[in-house]
Amino acid sequence: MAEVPAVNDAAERIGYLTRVQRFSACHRLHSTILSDEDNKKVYGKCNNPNGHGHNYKVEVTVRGKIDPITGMVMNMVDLKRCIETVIMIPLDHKNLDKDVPYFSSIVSTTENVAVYIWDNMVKILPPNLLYEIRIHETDNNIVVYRGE
Ligand SMILES: Nc1nc2c(c(=O)[nH]1)N=C([C@H](O)[C@H](O)COP(=O)(O)OP(=O)(O)OP(=O)(O)O)CN2
Ligand SMILES: [Zn+2]
Repeated sequence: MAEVPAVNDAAERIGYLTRVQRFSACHRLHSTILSDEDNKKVYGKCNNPNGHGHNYKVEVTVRGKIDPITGMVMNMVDLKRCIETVIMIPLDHKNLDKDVPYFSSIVSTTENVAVYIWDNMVKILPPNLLYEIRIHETDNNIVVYRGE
């Protein structure tokens, strides 16, 4: 009878691991560099002074070697903890522009929210693991950022 291997074969296998996280926040698209008139022109209804809200869905993907012993790229439990730190604590149920210091001078477009999440996630994940931040701002508006 053939022997059952204790680990996966020796070849390096690369896996992509994604965890989905939802959060709710409000914001206003408004650039401190533009005049009020230009802000209105550029951002339209999204420049409404009292803001508007979104139920964001974020997909955080890591890419790496599937460890032949653990069978994991990284432990989902650890990824979940990083997401709690970087997304849920600072952003959930917040006014992005007023509650998150980063967005006091940087306009809170979904592109910039993705950059914010990327920059903070790379600080706490193991090196070279983060692959992609994908944010669904609405069902129809999706932004992808890969750290470029
Ligand atoms: N490049 C970007 N453009 C816009 C962003 C953004 O983050 N990056 N954001 C907005 C607004 O935040 C706005 O809330 C989105 O509005 P809208 O497209 O109207 O949203 P819906 O998907 O709900 O609208 P539908 O008309 O139902 O598709 C605007 N632009
Ligand atoms: Zn919006």
